[in-house]
Amino acid sequence: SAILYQGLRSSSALLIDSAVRRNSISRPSLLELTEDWNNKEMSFNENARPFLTLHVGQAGVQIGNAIWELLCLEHNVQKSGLAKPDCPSNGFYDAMFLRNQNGHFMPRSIFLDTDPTCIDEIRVGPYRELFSTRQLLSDSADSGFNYMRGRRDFRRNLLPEAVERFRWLSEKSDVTPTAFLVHSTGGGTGSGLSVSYLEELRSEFDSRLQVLELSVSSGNSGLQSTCELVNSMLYSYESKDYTSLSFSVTNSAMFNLCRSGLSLYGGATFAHLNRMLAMCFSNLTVMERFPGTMMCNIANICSNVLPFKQLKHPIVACAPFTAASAVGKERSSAIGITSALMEPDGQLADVDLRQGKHMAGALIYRGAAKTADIEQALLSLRERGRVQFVDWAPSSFKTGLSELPPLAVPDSGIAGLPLSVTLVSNHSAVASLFRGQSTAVRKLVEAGSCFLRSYETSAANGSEAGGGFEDSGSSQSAGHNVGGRGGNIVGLLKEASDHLEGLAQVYSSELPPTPTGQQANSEDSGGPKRIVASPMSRATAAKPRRASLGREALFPIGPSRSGRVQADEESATPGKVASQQSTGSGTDERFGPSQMQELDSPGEEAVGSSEMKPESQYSPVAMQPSQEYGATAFSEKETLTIERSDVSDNMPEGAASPQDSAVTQGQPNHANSWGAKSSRFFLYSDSSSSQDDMLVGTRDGYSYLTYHSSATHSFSFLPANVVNSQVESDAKSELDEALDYESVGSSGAATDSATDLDEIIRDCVPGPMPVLTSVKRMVQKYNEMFAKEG
Ligand SMILES: Nc1nc2c(ncn2[C@@H]2O[C@H](COP(=O)(O)OP(=O)(O)OP(=O)(O)O)[C@@H](O)[C@H]2O)c(=O)[nH]1
Repeated sequence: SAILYQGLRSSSALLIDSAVRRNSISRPSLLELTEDWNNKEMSFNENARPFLTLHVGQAGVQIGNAIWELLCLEHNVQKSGLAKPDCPSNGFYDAMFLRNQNGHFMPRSIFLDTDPTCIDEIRVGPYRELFSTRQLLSDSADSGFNYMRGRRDFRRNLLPEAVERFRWLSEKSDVTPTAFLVHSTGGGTGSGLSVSYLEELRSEFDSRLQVLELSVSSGNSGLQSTCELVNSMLYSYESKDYTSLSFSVTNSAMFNLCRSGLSLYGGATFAHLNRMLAMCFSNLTVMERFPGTMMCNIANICSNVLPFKQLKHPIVACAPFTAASAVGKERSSAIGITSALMEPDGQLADVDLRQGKHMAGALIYRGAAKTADIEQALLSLRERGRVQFVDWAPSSFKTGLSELPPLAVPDSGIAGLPLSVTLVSNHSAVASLFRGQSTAVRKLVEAGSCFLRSYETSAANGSEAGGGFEDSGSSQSAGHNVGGRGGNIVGLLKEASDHLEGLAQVYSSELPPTPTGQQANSEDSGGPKRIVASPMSRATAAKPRRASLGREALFPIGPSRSGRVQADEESATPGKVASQQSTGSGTDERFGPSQMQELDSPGEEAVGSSEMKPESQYSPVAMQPSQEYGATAFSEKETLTIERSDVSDNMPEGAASPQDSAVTQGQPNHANSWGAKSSRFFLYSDSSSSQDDMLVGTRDGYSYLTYHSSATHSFSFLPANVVNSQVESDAKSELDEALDYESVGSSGAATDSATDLDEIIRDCVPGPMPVLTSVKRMVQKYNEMFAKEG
């Protein structure tokens, strides 16, 4: 049958080809036909959002050149922008290219630099016809390696034009594209101008714009100049609210890789590094552009690799990199290349994957691998103890497979191979990167270094030359008031250092994080639209319950579903709770109480704030995240006093008071709860809401997603680590209420639950939403159980 298949395949290709020669069918239909034929069993997400790459600063522009050189090769686009003759443009080019009526392909990208040199090279270089001049923007002088200058000096001239170009390009597609920023954080332009650009784009497009980034820095072990260190720190701090996924790589690690993989001892240049980065970029986006037998596109990466929103710094690694001269000697099996990924000298950043654990990860294979080979490779990794996952995450990688093998630019010195793999992993070892930077800057600040004074002076001089210190007025976060704090680099650096130290602690603790300033303040910066109020706070007008679908027949009602949980008074006191949390978790203060107080301040415009109960009454705030699932995760002190009076009307008949049941200790404040432990989230419902909406946010250390529908019940999702075994059994006992979810379709409030969820999430969530997958999985699961139970 294999021979028959191949025979049919090639004869159909011949037939199509001769039809094209006779002009009886056009090229596009040829494409459709061959793709249809070739991709019979492949999935392909044509509805994916297109990308718009932003190449900022010298490194960004040079890496951009390498990226577009490779993408053109993969899509059969010539330097002139036309498809290669007799070789139609390949794959789903829409994700990356625009095409006009004459068949000219134009990259969806913007090149932006303060210094004109690198952009001039494109203007006169071999790819000059590929780009429109409107995509290439430069000024007359660089930022002098000074973040402040990049941040402020080009606001008047360069920035408005860059925003206008972004609008121009984004209007060419139906949906706002996903921005993919490529830059180095060490230079003044790559760091400062990038933040200003993102800030302007955010105010222009607000939360519709999702930003991913590929950031290059020198690396902790590399020769990082003091300026670069300071620029990187300031960039990390000030950009934290604007990006939703950040791939960080370091030049020092890539130079190592050149030595070990490409055997370039001393001969490696930025050109090699940029080509490696281009291959990495291509691998990350391959699923957006080519069909695959197993899908793992950027959206999948976001939902599988980012268990929590602030853990958005996955490491990325690709294997193998082989010198063109050494082809044939490389590791070519799926097992070989997968284990090469985990080796210390196989990384694109200075991290050692042996020091720490994976929290979540994805592997994207390209080329001639079979699903069984991949399974075998993963099994072998596990058996040999090469990968370790944290206890609270599922211990496996999301995998993707695209049949397009990795290509390499001819004469680049790097070989195109039949098979490659790319790892994207949220790994605790990334803490070392943040900690290294934070410690170095803290030392610098503590030493009262005169370097910082000269840095300030340089910033001031630059801004005089470039039009004076001006506060754009659009800056939002504390550190962004650059005009007002023009000279106060030290203050900003302290904040930045605290921020990175906090992030390092969250990563190195290998625990689910407590909330960060990022998330709590995200409303200001166009993040999630609203900070979620606990569903219990919204409990006012009781709605009629939906008719039971036979719960009693299916599951007995659990005793702990209603009533009052007796609690330890200490932990019920917000102040004490907060202090417990800050000391207990050992995280930065910004992740702790102050943040909560901010949320709870009277003027806070949280949704449903007028109805909100005091924190201690409903929130799982006192429950420490633990590496353990289940009831053991909570000590007595960590239980809560939960006033249930507000929802007592909704108590189902026969529900026992929780005093009767010791097991309710540790149960979150669910008056009316049902739920199930999925990989990461607990789902419970609240039938008392009176509004239609969905809220996403973080509060008290837990990510929430609540969906309220006036016509049906409401749903909330909590991380599984606040779920104990009793709650889980309640979940079963309340399963039929979950089935109400399925009935949303017939309620008139929403026509189709899945579509509705999708839509609402898309509207509410600016960035990738890890919860989304959990939501979908859970809905799917309930639907399946519903079908099974009849
Ligand atoms: N991987 C890679 N790194 C580069 C490249 N060019 C510069 N770098 C690194 O980027 C950092 C300097 O950033 P640049 O991009 O040169 O500077 P810039 O952003 O243009 O900022 P200004 O020069 O201050 O205007 C240093 O760490 C360099 O090692 C490149 O082509 N590839």
